[in-house]
Formats: sequence, structure tokens, C-alpha cells
Amino acid sequence: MDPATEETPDLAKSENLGLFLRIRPLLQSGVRGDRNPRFRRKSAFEPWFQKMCLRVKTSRSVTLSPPLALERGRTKTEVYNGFSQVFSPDSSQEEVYEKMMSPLVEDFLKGNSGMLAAFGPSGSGKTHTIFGCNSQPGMVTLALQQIFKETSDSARLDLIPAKPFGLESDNPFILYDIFFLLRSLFISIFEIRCEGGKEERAFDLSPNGVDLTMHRSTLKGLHEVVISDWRHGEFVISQALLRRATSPTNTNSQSSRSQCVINLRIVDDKSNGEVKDQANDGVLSIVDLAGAEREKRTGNQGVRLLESNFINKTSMVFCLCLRSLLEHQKNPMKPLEKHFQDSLLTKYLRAYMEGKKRMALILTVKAGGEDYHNTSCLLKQASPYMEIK
Ligand SMILES: Nc1ncnc2c1ncn2[C@@H]1O[C@H](COP(=O)(O)OP(=O)(O)OP(=O)(O)O)[C@@H](O)[C@H]1O
Repeated sequence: MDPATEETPDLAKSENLGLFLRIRPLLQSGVRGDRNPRFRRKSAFEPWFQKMCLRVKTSRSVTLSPPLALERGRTKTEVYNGFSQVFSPDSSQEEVYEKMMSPLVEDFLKGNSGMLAAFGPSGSGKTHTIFGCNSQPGMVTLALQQIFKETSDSARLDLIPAKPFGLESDNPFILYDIFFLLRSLFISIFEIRCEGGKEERAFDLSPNGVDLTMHRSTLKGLHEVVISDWRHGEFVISQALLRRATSPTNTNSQSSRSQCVINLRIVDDKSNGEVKDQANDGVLSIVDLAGAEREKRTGNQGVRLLESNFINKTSMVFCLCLRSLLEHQKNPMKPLEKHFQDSLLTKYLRAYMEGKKRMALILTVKAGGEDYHNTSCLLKQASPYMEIK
């Protein structure tokens, strides 16, 4: 097969962890997001093609080349192959959604749990991918749209012939309401942060949300909001994000300073009044990790530096869990290390860290010459995860 037209593996059938790579477009110098003056000055004189360290080779592989200044040393061009899909800098949110998120949502609508986590250096586009903006809605909004579209479509199919509750109308809004008498969608959203270098803690970001405590892998006190349609869901999330910890740094004008998790849960048969065990419901978790950062690059000091240490530690623990899972799967004699205990996020995501539930990772990277080190570290570290079952 022509490598340029390689097909994305069918995520629903594949047993492997979905590992996606998205390359952020180069933002113009001085545009928010690239604020380190040292790099801005240098790159102003370089032609655009010299600024690129990462290029799409095929739909599933990339070529990483050191910037010219580094090339004189020992480093050379490397190819990273086997991603579920590589998204080029001009890929749209819809394209990313279609290839990466939609199979997880379809699985979720069948009652299965799943998780998508965005992972990558600070400023590489994790938050943009997950939440997007008004003109480019992200994975969460697009997922809500798909959930409400598919559920109202299936309501139409299931309910019109039966004419439930004696309704004669074929008004789709009425049918849609009928559907949600039978099923409800709940959203919860929380962040894990570390204030002033103290112990990490979880905070509910929903209205009237409180501090949360974790018992085993369950958060006590996490509030769920019932969602009536996708716009309502989008509104709840946008309000919650106003409460999320963000700060300007040298690498991102609005850098996330916390790990943020959104959970969607559909509950069936609300009308029969039975209280079901929530543990059996399918939950779709979407995780926006705070971006690992190098001190030299961010120039963080004081509180920002303490936050950085927390962010880097969580990223490291997350990677150690996946590394251990991979080694254990390759050699079952090798025990699965209990790294998940070392951070709140991995404790919460334990089932995923132990390979018991389906997950997908999207690695986000910047392709500028000055991003070579960060991009190279991430690809070296994370590309083996594509072998995880
Ligand atoms: N695909 C994209 N298209 C256009 N702009 C993008 C894209 N990805 C990221 N950006 C822009 O780049 C900047 C940094 O992105 P974002 O805040 O999503 O990074 P991040 O990885 O979440 O960083 P951090 O870990 O510091 O929170 C933002 O201004 C964002 O709008």
C-alpha cells in the first residue's frame, strides 16, 4: 500500500491503545503562545522551512530533524512510525474528532467506558484540541453534539413507530424530550492542582463545587450536572473552565496549571425509578493534562516553578504507569509496578493505567526548530506506547 494513503486502523476493532499525534501550526512570532524573547529574536531571521523540525511523512509517520544549528553535532533525522493517525498543522478539529474521538463516543453510547488524554509540552495545543474555542469547537463539544444527535436519532427510530405515551406528533423536539425521559446524560468536571507547592488536591469545577477527597480511585463529593442538550453541556463546561487554574508563562499566554478531567455518563431507564449501581455505567473521560515544561524554557520562578514541579511530576508518573504496563504486557513475569499510587490523577485513572479499559492518547507537539528538544523527548518517550494492548 502507498504509505501516503495508509488507512487509520479501526479503533473500535483494534486492541492496541490509540496513539495519535497532532502538530500545532506555527504561530507567527509575537503571537500569544510563543513569548520567550530569546527564541523570538533568533527565529525572526530564519526562513520558515528552517524553523520546522517535524514534518508529516505519511498519515501514520513523521520525520524529526534537528534544526540546522544542532545538525552540525551528532543528532540526525529520525522517523517515528505506527501512530494511529498523524494530524498535520492544518488539520481541523472536525478531522481530529472524526478519526480519534468518534469511535470512543460510539463505544460509549453502547455503554462502554473509555478515556482520551491529551499529552504534550506546554503550549503545544492540548487545551485547544480538547476544548477548542467558539470558532473551532474542541473534542468535548463535538462529542456532546454527536451524543445528542445519535441519541435523538435513535429515539426517533425507536419511538416513532411505537408512539409512546400516546403522542401523535412527529415534532423532533418532542421526540427528543421523550428520549431523555428514558436516558440522562451527566457531566462532571474537576481539576487536580497543587497550590504553593503543597500537597496536590482535587477541586470540583461545577457550580457550587467543593474540595474533593479521594478514596481508592473514587472522588467523594464530585457533583454531576444533568445535561438537557449539547449547548447546555457546552455552557456548563465553559463556566467550569472559568474556575480552572491558568496563568501566563513564557511558553503559553494561558497555560493550564492543573490536570483537568471531564466525565460524561449516560444513565438508562431513568423512568422505572430503580437506583442502579453507578459503577456499572459507561463513563467517557476526557483528560487535559497540564503540559510538562522545562525550567530553562519557561523561565518560571516562585509559585509558577512550584506548579511546574507538580505538573512535571504528574506527567512523569503518568508515563511511568504506561511504561510499566507495556513492560508487563510484553513480559507477564514482570510485575505491574504500582506507580499509579504516586499521583492523584493516576490513582483516579487506575483502571486505565492498568490496561483494564480502552484509552486513546493524543500527543500534541510544536514543530518549530526551537521545539526540537521537547518534541524529540516526547516522541522517544511516548511512541513505544503504541504497542500497549
Ligand atoms: N491546532 C491549532 N490551531 C490554531 N491554534 C492553536 C492550535 N493548537 C494550539 N493553538 C494555539 O496555541 C496556543 C497554545 O495552545 P494551548 O493552550 O492549547 O496549549 P497547551 O498544550 O494546552 O498548553 P499548556 O500545557 O501550557 O496549558 C493557544 O493560543 C492556542 O489557541
